[in-house]
Amino acid sequence: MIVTLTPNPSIDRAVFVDDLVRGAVHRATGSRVDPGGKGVNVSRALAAQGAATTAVLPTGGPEGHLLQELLDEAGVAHRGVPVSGPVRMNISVLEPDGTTTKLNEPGPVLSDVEVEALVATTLEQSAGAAWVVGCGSLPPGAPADLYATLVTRVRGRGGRVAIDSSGAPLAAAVAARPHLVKPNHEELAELVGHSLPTLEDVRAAARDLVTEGIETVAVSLGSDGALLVTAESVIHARATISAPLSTVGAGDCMLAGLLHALSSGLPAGDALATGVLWGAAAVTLPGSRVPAPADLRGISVQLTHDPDLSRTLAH
Ligand SMILES: Nc1ncnc2c1ncn2[C@@H]1O[C@H](COP(=O)(O)OP(=O)(O)OP(=O)(O)O)[C@@H](O)[C@H]1O
Ligand SMILES: O=P(O)(O)OC[C@@]1(O)O[C@H](CO)[C@@H](O)[C@@H]1O
Repeated sequence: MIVTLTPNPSIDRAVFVDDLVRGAVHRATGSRVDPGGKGVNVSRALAAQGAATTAVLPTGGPEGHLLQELLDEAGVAHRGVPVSGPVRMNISVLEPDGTTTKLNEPGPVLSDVEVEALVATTLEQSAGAAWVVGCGSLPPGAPADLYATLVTRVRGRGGRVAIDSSGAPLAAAVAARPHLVKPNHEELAELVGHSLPTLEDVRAAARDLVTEGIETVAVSLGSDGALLVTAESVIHARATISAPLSTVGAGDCMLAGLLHALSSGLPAGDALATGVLWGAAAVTLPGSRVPAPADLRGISVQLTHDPDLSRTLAH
């Protein structure tokens, strides 16, 4: 069982246009709505592969009701925490070549009581869980140490905890020593305060975090795959996709695959390959749709325990 906490979930509306022009009126060629927010997506990806998961999230306003209905339809177990402000709606504008423009709302202001209810509900759900995962941005009003608090409290109960966030909440969480973090390239660069043009730069930054007490640092690198660093190993995996459709949620699917494989007892390399497979499959799907087992077929992953660290990264 993997329990996810998404303090700032969303309704994700994807709108398809032929060519996005700033300031112009566009006639969309289609649209879709998905339940969203990074932890929600991790739970959706797990549930789509038949893995046990519960998503904990605030459920304010009519949008909060819709989000719960969408999760019910997708067969994702969830525990909603009532809050006074409405869940946000995030828009993705998708062009035929896969270019994605994203507009994320800030989300509702949460009170201290609502924040505590979210963390307490996550801990209630996490008895016996293989992993507790805190994911995404924090809504206005939530303290920057929300994930750090989660890490400390899960660790205090002997549980395993992973964090996927950015900026100040990620920095605070890192200081509390989660078992695993999954920054993307930009988030890791922001965390360490300098750019990371090569795989060696990423390895060095990730190894510093391992030295600080984080067991596993998995850095997602978009079309360059992902690098997993522990005290013992540096492993790279990558999958080539011929027709990328939407990258929204790919990192969440990557994290879901990685944690699912680790909790199934697979070694780090196989777990990374599973994560990269789930992430790459997500990129072949519209909006933030998560891959079903059939979507994983036909994608091959190149895994190496001895990566070419001089390689310059695509972004
Ligand atoms: N163009 C691509 N081709 C192949 N695989 C990709 C591509 N883009 C992403 N992936 C896969 O998806 C994973 C996650 O991608 P990325 O690093 O963009 O995550 P992210 O920035 O955290 O995404 P998000 O925040 O939208 O969930 C990568 O590790 C890789 O496996
Ligand atoms: O604003 P945040 O919390 O950083 O990201 C939210 C979000 O962009 O992340 C998911 C994709 O990873 C989407 O479902 C959602 O809209």
